[in-house]
Amino acid sequence: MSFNYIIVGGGTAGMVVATRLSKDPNVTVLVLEAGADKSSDPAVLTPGLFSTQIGKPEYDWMFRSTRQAHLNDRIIAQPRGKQLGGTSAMNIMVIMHPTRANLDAWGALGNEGWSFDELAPYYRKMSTVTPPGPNARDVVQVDKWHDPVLDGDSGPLRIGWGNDYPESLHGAWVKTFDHLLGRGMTGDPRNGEAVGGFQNMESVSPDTRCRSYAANAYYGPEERARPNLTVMTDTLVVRIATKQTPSGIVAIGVHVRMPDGEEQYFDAIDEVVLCAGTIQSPQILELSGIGGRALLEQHSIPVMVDNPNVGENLQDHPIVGQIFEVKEGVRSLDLLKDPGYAETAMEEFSKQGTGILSQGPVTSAYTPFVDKDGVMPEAEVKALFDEYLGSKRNTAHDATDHELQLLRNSMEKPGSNQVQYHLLPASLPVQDPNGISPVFDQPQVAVMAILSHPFGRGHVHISSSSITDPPMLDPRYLVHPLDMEILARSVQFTERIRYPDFPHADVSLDRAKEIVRQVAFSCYHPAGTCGMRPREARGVVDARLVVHGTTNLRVVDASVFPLMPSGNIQATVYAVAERAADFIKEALAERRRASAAGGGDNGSTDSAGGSTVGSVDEDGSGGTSVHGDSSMDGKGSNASA
Ligand SMILES: Cc1cc2nc3c(=O)[nH]c(=O)nc-3n(C[C@H](O)[C@H](O)[C@H](O)COP(=O)(O)OP(=O)(O)OC[C@H]3O[C@@H](n4cnc5c(N)ncnc54)[C@H](O)[C@@H]3O)c2cc1C
Repeated sequence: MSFNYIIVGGGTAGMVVATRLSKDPNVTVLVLEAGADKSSDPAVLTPGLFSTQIGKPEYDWMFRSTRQAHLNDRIIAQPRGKQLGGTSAMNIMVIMHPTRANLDAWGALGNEGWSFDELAPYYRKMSTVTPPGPNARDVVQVDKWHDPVLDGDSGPLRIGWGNDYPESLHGAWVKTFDHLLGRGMTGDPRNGEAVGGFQNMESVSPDTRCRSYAANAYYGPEERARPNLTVMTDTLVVRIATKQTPSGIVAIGVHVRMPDGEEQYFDAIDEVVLCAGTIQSPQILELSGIGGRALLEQHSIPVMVDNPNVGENLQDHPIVGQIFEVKEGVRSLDLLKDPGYAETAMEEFSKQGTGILSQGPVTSAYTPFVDKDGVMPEAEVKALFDEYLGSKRNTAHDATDHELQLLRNSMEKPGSNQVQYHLLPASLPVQDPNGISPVFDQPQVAVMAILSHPFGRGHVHISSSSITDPPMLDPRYLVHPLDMEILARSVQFTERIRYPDFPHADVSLDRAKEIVRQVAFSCYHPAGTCGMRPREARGVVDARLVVHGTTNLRVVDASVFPLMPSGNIQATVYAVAERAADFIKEALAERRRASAAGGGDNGSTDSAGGSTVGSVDEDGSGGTSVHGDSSMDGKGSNASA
């Protein structure tokens, strides 16, 4: 069987691309997803039950890191959604946007056409934002910063706020930051520059109060009925088939393992789009012969493209959660451990769509650099950079000098956020392979400090030639000493959040570092392993997301982020996937134009500068007109419908 487009991985990005491409009835799209479709499962749909999927193989790939030398040799869990919708089906639904300087640095790394302003239309395109209700207005005072101009109004993902924020937690959190920073939010955090405490938006449908995610927002009844879109679940992709041509390596199909264990093969007419996520996209590339020669030969895999950058440049947000018991009467998700409380909460949620289960749990803050005394003076921040990027420069971190300088420049831009905090009204629902999380009898909340802009880099590579062996995941958390310096100071500030008014005992920097080593884990935002950069600058894909050395194989997921965005990354995954769909449609339009002009050969050049095999017209399935919805110009500054 053959399809114009084969999408490997029906996760967050994969379903965006599938839906946008299959809007054109003249192309056929196949999605291959290893997990099941759980889009009517209450554990997925009920916002307050987000943590119940973690560590269960029917939802979660349950990856584990190697021992982390800078975290007391601990193994760090890395959950990933193994289901239609991928990790968007199991995340905590927080919607955050990165800084302007952050995305501008993507372009400065050699990616023409990428900047904050060029990606901005796609954050709107992916979403429909519902204005805040009375509770969000009164308790967390969203109107003080919410700028409706930035809201999407017709995209698939439903975004809004909850309707049940308690004053004792979410309200108090926002006021605490107003007090600690000496002012309220400096603007809408989606403008790329604002700092302060705020109630983040969430990917929850304001109508149903259920999770809105890639497998229901992008794959609803209309898309499910499309005859040209085939979605196969419980189907494991084993490798991508390629062949050598004079213009480069061409992806010609995909080998899969069907639910009954049988091996099958599907032909790709136009493109294969790899959307298997930061851990498995590089795994599938390597198993398909695209990776470092030495590694591939070690596993007896024929080398199609020798590129040792595949699987490198892994970045993640380390997070330090400190747990505090709450006073009686303060609401924590831990109360759900009581079966009677849980039953009442479930009844309230299903009958009225309100209560503790009806919304994403966390609230957030973006701050400048902070330490035990509050906001750090600029001179101290500069001294820290000078020391750790200068005299104490460490070369084990693996990032290039150019990249470190860009990162530093973007972090020194005045006004934008450098550290992120979350309040999670629960004990930490993480799979803790080390069993070190303290367990209290009383309900708890967690205050979490997140390192927004990591300097260290890790890697992920195959551990065998079999798709069923998990890859070796080594994020090398805090390998760069500057990461520890910044994160430990953020942990010192946690004590200020806890006691903004009372005299409090300062946590010494040494003690804060020990806390980091003992309890830091992953914020579950791995990115960067198929980085978008020029090949000579450690790239895997080009600025149109085509794999270097190939003509028609793209990667579209968090693995292409060249630099980690600040904040939770799902919004950026959706936005990048929306943009990628426009790239793909544009390449098709170009082939159709060439075909109409009489070119008609099997290797018309796409806008990425590569060439692709076949075309819709040659397949006999379509006319020669350009899609109605393909309106991107070469720079891609307008999102098409
Ligand atoms: C517990 C948790 C909480 C999080 N909370 C937030 C949050 O609140 N806000 C936020 O912004 N981000 C959050 N994130 C992160 C965010 O959800 C992810 O970064 C994002 O969804 C990743 O999208 P992706 O398209 O790159 O990969 P995925 O969505 O993971 O998609 C990859 C897909 O490929 C499939 N696949 C992999 N290998 C194969 C194969 N061989 N064959 C077939 N299919 C395959 C997978 O099953 C999966 O469906 C959280 C993550 C976790 C784990």
